[in-house]
Amino acid sequence: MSSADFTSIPILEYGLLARDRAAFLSQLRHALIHVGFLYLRGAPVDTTSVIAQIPRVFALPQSSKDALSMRNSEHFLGYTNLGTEFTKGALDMREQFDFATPHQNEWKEGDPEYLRLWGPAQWPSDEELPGFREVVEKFYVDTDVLAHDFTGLVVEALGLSHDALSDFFEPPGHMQHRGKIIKYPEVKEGASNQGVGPHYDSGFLTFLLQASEQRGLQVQNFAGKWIDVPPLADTFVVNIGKGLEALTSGIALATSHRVLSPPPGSGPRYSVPFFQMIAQRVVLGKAAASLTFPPDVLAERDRRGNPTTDSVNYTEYDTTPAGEVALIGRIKSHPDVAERHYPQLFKAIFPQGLPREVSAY
Ligand SMILES: O=C(O)CCC(=O)C(=O)O
Ligand SMILES: [Fe+2]
Repeated sequence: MSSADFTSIPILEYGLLARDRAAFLSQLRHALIHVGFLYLRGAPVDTTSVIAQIPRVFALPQSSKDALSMRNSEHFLGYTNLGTEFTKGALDMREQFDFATPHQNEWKEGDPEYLRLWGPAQWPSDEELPGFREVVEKFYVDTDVLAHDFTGLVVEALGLSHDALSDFFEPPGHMQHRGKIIKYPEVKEGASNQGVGPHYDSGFLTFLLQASEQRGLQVQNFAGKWIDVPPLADTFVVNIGKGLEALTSGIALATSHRVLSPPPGSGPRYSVPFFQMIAQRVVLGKAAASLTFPPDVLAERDRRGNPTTDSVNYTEYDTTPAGEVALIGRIKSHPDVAERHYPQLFKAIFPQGLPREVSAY
């Protein structure tokens, strides 16, 4: 199959790694360069417990969810109701909580403002939702370990040493990764079915748990065709963000994707993406120059070329620290939060005041 027309997403068996490391790395290399998405089946993370928690948090009374509003948080962590997020000018239909791995904010006067972005999440209380926080935080810790190990495999598959990227992460305990818990309600008769519009993920690697049986996730191939990524038992969907693409000089591909809302009568779709981040002060475009990839990997990238997609392009990583790219992205997605907590940046980005429409990505 040529790279220009993938019609399904490769499935990598985690167990193959122990049995035949070279075969696993070769499949991984293909997925990274030619698809930008893969299923990882059988990873050592308990997903059942977290999946059971998801409907509970959305079933909280609206007043309890509103009390956790993202507007309270300079870290852009918290609850966002339906109908407030747009991608490429069209309304997304999803209700979501942005949570994150545990982190104490380390920003102090005089530091770059983007260092304020990492900090504690807002959790429902244990009285209101017993066990929820413990289960979700445990899931994040386990997924962080998986993501960290997997990053080593990614660079190995691209011909670098296993720890080639370790300088681009903060020491343990000083990194923060983010996660969303999302509900896509079924579409109303005659309404738009945009759950979330076409976009790239901005970070490093995304590990997505599809937490219900509904389909809806699609990725765009080189020919511009949308390919279904149905839920498969015991898998994460792993995809590459623009940050990792920039750091690998475009070898690992960030692929455009979207979610269609479930059809009427089929019930809501739930998903749990985990977004792996990179150290905030790193300028990825510059850092890329310090990594020397083998000629055969570069040649494979060049033969592949670049797809044209429906997503917005990123070039900011060439010159801007990763944390600043992330902060600007958050400000554009949630200007009401930014107006409260980052008034100067808000004014610079939205000189006319709050826009009628904002972009989720
Ligand atoms: O809900 C999904 O399946 C994907 C969500 C997504 O692409 C995102 O939040 O970046
Ligand atoms: Fe995404």
